[in-house]
Amino acid sequence: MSVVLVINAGSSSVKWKLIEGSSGEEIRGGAVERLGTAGSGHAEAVGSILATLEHENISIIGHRVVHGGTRFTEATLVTDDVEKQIDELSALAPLHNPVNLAGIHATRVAFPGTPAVAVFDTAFHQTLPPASSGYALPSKVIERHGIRRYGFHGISYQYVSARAAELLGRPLSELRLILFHLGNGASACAMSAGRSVETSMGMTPLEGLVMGNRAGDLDPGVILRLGQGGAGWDELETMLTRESGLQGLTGSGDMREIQSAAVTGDDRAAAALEIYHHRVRHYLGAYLAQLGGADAVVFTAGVGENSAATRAATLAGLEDLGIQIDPGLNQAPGTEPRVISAGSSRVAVLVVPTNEEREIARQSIAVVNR
Ligand SMILES: Nc1ncnc2c1ncn2[C@@H]1O[C@H](COP(=O)(O)OP(=O)(O)O)[C@@H](O)[C@H]1O
Ligand SMILES: CC(=O)OP(=O)(O)O
Ligand SMILES: [Mg+2]
Repeated sequence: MSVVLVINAGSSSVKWKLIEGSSGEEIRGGAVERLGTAGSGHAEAVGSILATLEHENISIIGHRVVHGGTRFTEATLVTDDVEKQIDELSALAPLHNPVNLAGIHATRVAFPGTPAVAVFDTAFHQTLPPASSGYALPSKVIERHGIRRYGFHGISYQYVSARAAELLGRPLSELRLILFHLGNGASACAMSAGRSVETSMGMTPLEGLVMGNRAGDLDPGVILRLGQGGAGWDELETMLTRESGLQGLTGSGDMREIQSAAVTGDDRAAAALEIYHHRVRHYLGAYLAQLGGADAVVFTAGVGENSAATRAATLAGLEDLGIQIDPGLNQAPGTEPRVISAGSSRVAVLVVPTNEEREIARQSIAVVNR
């Protein structure tokens, strides 16, 4: 029996699972959550996780790595050189690659003989057509700096789209899907025939939806204005990666806290939720147009899986577009993939719990067996 240890270090949590290789079933696992985004808690979290695994017979260790740049277009066996290159991409994902790397480093020290595999969030979006991955900057600047949209949350989209096709009972190759990964980081993805054709995160995980600590879409003129006003690069980076989004608007980046505050009459929390919902609807509309319609809209990750209120608010009033949720199905709690649309809805609406760890284990085994 081969056992895969998966370490998934996100911006606000470190999740881990021991997975039985042949079945993909979870043996045990856990999560250290609400770590905040200062980075320090992540290394300690990985250390405490590894301390409980000392006596396990682990054959492969799979790691989520957020930014793979142009260098890593598929899951890759970790070497010292690979670690170095992941480190070099940290400037493009300062909230993520350093904590991913901390996890990789700690496990390579604790389990020196065990192969470690890096599975990249960006790899799934290699299929973005140039019209979608391009930014309209001077071509010289684009070439010199390799400026393009990469897209993120690809591990999640790959897993969730496969489960969505199973639930719909149709091959992925026939489906047009609009997926929303709404976690601490949040993004949208349009898929056609199993390929990512649009996604809301860009060169870095800052673009797109409103997130726990990131603003998402922003007029670049705002940055120029703040720079002209004296803000330095480090200050701007901290503002954009840690102090914006729901955190910036309300003082908390945690959706559960904001929803509770809004219910008890906190106007700032209610206003922040309006912006958050508005932005999700903006991308839904855009992707319906880009795909020429959709077979299903799919919600996943912490907020997408658990918040019926978010799903109801973002899909309200879209009957003319063929999208209608069933309030009872939407409210019903569940941990399995499920349909929440009304029978009369032309577009299916699904909740599909993500399992990035299972996808990482699958890809890690494939790399080691290659
Ligand atoms: N029942 C719930 N209702 C609303 N939001 C929730 C619920 N459960 C979790 N969340 C939110 O999900 C977010 C974390 O998502 P998750 O996907 O776990 O994060 P990460 O990006 O760190 O992997 C937090 O904002 C949290 O408040
Ligand atoms: C890419 C990204 O934003 O990841 P997370 O949601 O884990 O922060
Ligand atoms: Mg996550």
